[in-house]
Amino acid sequence: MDNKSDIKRLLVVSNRLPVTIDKKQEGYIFKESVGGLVSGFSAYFNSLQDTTFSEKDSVWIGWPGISVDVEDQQLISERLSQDFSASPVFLDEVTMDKFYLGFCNKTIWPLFHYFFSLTRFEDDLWEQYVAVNKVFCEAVCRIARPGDVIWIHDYHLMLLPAMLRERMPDAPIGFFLHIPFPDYEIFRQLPRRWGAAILEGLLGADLIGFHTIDYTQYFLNSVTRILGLSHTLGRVRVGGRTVRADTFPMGIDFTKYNNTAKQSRVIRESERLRRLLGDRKIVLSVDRLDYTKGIANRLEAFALFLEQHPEWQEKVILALIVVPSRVGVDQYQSMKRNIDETVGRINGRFGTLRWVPIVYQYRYLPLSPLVALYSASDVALITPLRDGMNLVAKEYVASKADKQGVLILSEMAGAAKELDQAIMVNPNSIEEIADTIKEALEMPAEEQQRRNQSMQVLLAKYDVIRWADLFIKQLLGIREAERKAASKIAGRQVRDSIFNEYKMARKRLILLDYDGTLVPFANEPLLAVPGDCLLETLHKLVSDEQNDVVIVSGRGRETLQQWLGHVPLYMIAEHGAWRKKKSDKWEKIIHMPADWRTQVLPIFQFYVDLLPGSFIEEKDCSIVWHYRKVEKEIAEFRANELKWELINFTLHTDLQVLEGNRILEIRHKLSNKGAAIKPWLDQAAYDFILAAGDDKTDEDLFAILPAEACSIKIGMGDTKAKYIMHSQEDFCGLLAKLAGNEK
Ligand SMILES: O=P(O)(O)OC[C@H]1O[C@H](O[C@H]2O[C@H](CO)[C@@H](O)[C@H](O)[C@H]2O)[C@H](O)[C@@H](O)[C@@H]1O
Ligand SMILES: O=c1ccn([C@@H]2O[C@H](COP(=O)(O)OP(=O)(O)O)[C@@H](O)[C@H]2O)c(=O)[nH]1
Ligand SMILES: [Mg+2]
Repeated sequence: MDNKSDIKRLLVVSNRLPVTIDKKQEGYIFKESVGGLVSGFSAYFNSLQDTTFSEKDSVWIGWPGISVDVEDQQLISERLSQDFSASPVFLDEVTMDKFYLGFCNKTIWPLFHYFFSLTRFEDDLWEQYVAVNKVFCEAVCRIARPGDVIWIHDYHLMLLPAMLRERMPDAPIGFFLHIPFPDYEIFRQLPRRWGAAILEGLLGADLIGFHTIDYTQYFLNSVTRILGLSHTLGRVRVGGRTVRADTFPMGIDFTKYNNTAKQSRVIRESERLRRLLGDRKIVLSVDRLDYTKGIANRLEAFALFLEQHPEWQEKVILALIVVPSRVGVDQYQSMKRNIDETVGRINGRFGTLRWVPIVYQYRYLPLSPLVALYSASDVALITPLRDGMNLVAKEYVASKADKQGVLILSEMAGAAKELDQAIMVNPNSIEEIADTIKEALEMPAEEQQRRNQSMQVLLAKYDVIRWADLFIKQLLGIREAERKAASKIAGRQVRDSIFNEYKMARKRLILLDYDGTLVPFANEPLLAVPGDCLLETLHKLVSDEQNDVVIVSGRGRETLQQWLGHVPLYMIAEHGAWRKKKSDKWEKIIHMPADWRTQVLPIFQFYVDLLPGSFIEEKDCSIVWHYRKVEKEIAEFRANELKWELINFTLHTDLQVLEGNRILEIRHKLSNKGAAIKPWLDQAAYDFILAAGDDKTDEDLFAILPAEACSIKIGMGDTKAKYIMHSQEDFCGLLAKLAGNEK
């Protein structure tokens, strides 16, 4: 990385560049790449000058589609850079065989699309996946400079975010997965070592995007089940950072498709096509050749439709466009043979001298002919067995300038979540597809118009530019929040200045939470006993007459008394329900409503029975349900249920539900650490105030402190405290230093 500037550039990283190189006798030729990622994202990349990115020289880093002889690489790089703002990652054939044709398309692709039986689990493929991700990491590091925003795309590069994070801790890194993220039961089929590495790899990003809410949830679920990390509102804390997983359904360049359809030469081409096909109804099918696309079922369904509805014979044509893809993978080759045979069989069976039922092309169509075909077709039959999104479905609707045409769409495509006016179909049912073909062909014109109108409004609004802008905006927002949080971290300078202020002060107030602040969390509450070192520190602090030290805890008074009673401290127990001044007696501040315990306890008890491993802690003025020993995913589900039950129960009472670190607690609504320490603050006698805590309840305390007070939150997350310290040990180190108890 050089230090040239801090201007924002976008570095797009994907396996495939938007251009693919082909070597012909006459030399290298550059063609547009195939597939939704490129066709969708290029529109955004090409418009970058007008967006968040102030500089034009954004770069797309990726593989150019073939292995290039070493002596030609320089030339190719220059051409790609000048004409396409692209920077190639050169990979030899053997590597690509194991990486792209191998782990990417024989392991991840089939598994993530629920084709378990096609999935290969081979160590050497995995090793090559790791190796190529490293090659990409080097390629990005060579180009990246401070200020760059890095956006990585798709399943080929799932390890890359973490690799880059190690090299560029502060860089904004986004990741978008264009294919489905499968359910945990499927994902866990990957050997644990690979699965964990993939999840950790992805978590190197600041923002991880998916096409649908389901994919996002499945990812978070796997993160919890496999890595043991919990999530709140899509956020995961990992390695001192907050990573966010969120849903961004990819849009298309609506205006491009809609305007192209209105061009006179495209209209002419569309009319020519209709005439050529004998003015028959046209059912269109367009996809890359891929077993996920459900082409075989679609053909069988078309045959069944013709068989069941002979009145439609000679009146309808299936235009089948199959785009060559991944020809090096066996399944793709055998599938091609299969399609050829099926098309031949159906045409042979139903065809007449005047009519070929299926017009089949095995090739890629550029934009204009494709839009002409979209526009000419009466029905689009899009029935993938699984598809991350499926942009063809959106493009078909966008290309309907006259709003005539019916979209039949598989409910297994990500696009089905948005295109709710399509005729939805289960792609596994040949009968169902056959029925919907009839329904589509017979749909009244007004209904077609109404449905397309509604979908076009949505597609025009959530186009690809908006999709990318939202993603980038959110990515930068996360970075900014991280930067703010990092600026609160109490480093050496802050610690030194706290120390100096402490030394210079005449009268000091020190407010200390107990669990998570003075001692680490233990599995059982009664195991969190204070150690000798902590007790020495506290003794030294209280022996200084200039200090008032208050333990402000949620613990019950008996426990505090037993553990700390011999130290002349002020103590607050149960978040303020009880108070004790040095060697005085405990004083009850809060009075609980009659019968509260007999009413609340059975609710908690019920959940202890429901969730083995969870347990109840009873205090004088509160009851706590702990679930820290139970597997997170299951525990959090129950915790949520219990929370709502308790909220309901407490609605018209003086009780309150409190969510803490893997606990739910019922307490009096007046118990609060802020109110509890108010008597000390009212004295206004202090010229140094230090407060420390780790949990939500400590925020009440931070909130009430005067501006000049020094407040420290232990651990990350949103806080009203002035500073953050990473660990409880760090904080105890500072406290020991103040007390003069450094070891
Ligand atoms: O690069 P290839 O191996 O030739 O494959 C082409 C692309 O196919 C996949 O596209 C996906 O992205 C689309 C846009 O988000 C989405 O609509 C579709 O459902 C996905 O399958 C693949 O994800 C790309 O990486 C490939 O380049
Ligand atoms: O002959 C063709 C067939 C398809 N496409 C484009 O290829 C993309 C396919 O994306 P989709 O999301 O439907 O599926 P993927 O191939 O990415 O799985 C779409 O943008 C199509 O416009 C094309 O340009 N020419
Ligand atoms: Mg605490």
